Amino acid sequence: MTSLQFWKPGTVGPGSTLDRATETEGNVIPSAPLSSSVSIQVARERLPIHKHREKLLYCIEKHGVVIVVGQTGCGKTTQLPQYLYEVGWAADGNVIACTQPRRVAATSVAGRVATEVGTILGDEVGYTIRFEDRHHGTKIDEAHERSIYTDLMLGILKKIRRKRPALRLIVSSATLDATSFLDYFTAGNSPDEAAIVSLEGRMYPVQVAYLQEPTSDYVRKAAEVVWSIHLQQGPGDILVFLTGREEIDRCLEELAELLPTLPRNAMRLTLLALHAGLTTNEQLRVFEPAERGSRKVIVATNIAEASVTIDGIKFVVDSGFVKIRTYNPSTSLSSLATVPVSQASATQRAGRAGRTSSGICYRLYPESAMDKLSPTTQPEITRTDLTTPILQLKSLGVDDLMKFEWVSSPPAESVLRALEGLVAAGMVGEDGRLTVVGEKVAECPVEVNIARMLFMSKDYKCGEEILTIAAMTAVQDVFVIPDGAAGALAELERRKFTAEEGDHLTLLNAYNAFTRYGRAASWSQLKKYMQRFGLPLESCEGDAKRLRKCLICTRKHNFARSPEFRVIHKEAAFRLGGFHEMEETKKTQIRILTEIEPDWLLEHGHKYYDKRTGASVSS
Ligand SMILES: Nc1ncnc2c1ncn2[C@@H]1O[C@H](COP(=O)(O)OP(=O)(O)OP(=O)(O)O)[C@@H](O)[C@H]1O
Repeated sequence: MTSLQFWKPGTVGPGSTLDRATETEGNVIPSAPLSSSVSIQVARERLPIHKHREKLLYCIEKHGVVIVVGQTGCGKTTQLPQYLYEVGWAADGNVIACTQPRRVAATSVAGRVATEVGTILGDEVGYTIRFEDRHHGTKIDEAHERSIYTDLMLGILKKIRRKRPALRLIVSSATLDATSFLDYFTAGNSPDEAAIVSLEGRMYPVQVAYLQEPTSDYVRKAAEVVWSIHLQQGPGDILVFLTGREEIDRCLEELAELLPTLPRNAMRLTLLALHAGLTTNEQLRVFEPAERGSRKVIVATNIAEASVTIDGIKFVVDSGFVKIRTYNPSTSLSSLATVPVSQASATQRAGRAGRTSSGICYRLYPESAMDKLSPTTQPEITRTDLTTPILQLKSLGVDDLMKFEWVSSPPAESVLRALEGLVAAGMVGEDGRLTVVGEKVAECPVEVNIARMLFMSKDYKCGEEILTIAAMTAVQDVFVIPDGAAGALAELERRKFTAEEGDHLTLLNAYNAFTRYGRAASWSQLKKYMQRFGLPLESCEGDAKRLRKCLICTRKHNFARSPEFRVIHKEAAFRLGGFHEMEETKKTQIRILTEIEPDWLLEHGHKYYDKRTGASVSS
């Protein structure tokens, strides 16, 4: 592994001053790390937002809209709702509702606020995300929103405030363009309608380091940086930002391959993925503390970028890229593009460190590239298909789109294209209002075309199949086709499902096969990994190196208990030369192989390790 050359701005050489120099923004609160012995109340009072409590409450009383700008981690998300609750804004049946654009933030922040309030999640503090509702008698509510809907919601709330002046709206961020929001809310209203409150102070310092030279492969570089942090730096977990699931898997595989080379006395590494393709429970695993003697590495997409606190994160590795959806209204086609992040995103990512102790953010690009990044990310509403959002607006009674006050106006062509599509599909009538079908479709939490397909399937008597297809299109790629030789094999596997009629029926075939094999997650997951490493599932053949890689991956993805996995275990033990040899060389494999039944090991002439007594047993 080559040594990594990072350059701290303002220093004479790369790397050397990283431990001393800090990029301080605002006031740094030089307090000791919050240990569990420090009471929650004391911890809350130490947050930078605390000394602004009275000012904030005064402004909220006086102005309809308050725009709060404060450094990442200063306490906006977790404290503001509690301040409101404490002074009685949730009395008389009122609700304090907070929106978060991501599930993982909504659920984890709700959990944290419930702990701080001293209540069970779902009582005073709860959350609602799609398909999951945990609030009964809730006073403080976290609701999941997508960022295009954040824009729509602000427009609607501005409208509602004119009818319900008692309603209060707080918009908060570390990287928001506060004056443009102020202008938006005061336009057409009294100048007192909105006010900006700036909170100075940040929780702990975060140093920022840049690569000296640009890298051509940021995924590999990310793995290298993680590895050198692990070998060279003291304790603290690591959060890596990449753009999507495939990159995350590749980075984790590169790290998994390095694990056997860890020195005997080194701290272990726990590898975790975090992306939108995981279930809520799988996502929440990243919040569990690492085992004793182990450092947690979380490789994530930008879903971990804002509002999230993962206790223990000291190091952030930022690839500098993000995958965004763009829409071309001329062709009505959407596509995903990997683009450089904005400066605001880079700040948010760095802000994931420095929350429960000081931190370091390693940006995988030279400092000179930072100035070329655009200051903020283009709002989603300006680059997305508006069919579903416009249908939603109409279902909320906003019929005249020309009069709607957009926070950022979408391109006229996108609005026109969406309206044309809705009229052609019979969801919007000539008068611009929703038809009966339109109303039904607007009730469905899926895209317009999918909802329409679902309703029509009844007439064609294919409801069940269409339901499956609708569900399959809602998840990310179900087929994983890697590069290289393993990819050719994976492609052959995929073709077993291919239908002449097109991708939708191919997805239906894949789902039906999954059902036939008992709907075991292990069937599809295992198949995926066997394919990735060029190993046919049926025979478990393959050379030792590929088998070993596959084993590490299967272990990482936690489906070690499936029957197929046991077959592979046995096969692996046999092909990799047995337990004894593994004990000499690879720690990771030892842990994997201890799950094999002792009888089988003895039968095949291997020793086995008795977990209870710690002794090796041979036949
Ligand atoms: N789950 C948690 N475990 C430990 N500490 C936490 C947790 N959640 C929040 N904190 C503490 O509370 C502080 C404030 O977090 P909060 O999310 O309210 O900040 P914020 O100002 O909203 O940040 P951002 O702008 O990044 O969303 C964190 O810096 C951290 O010290």
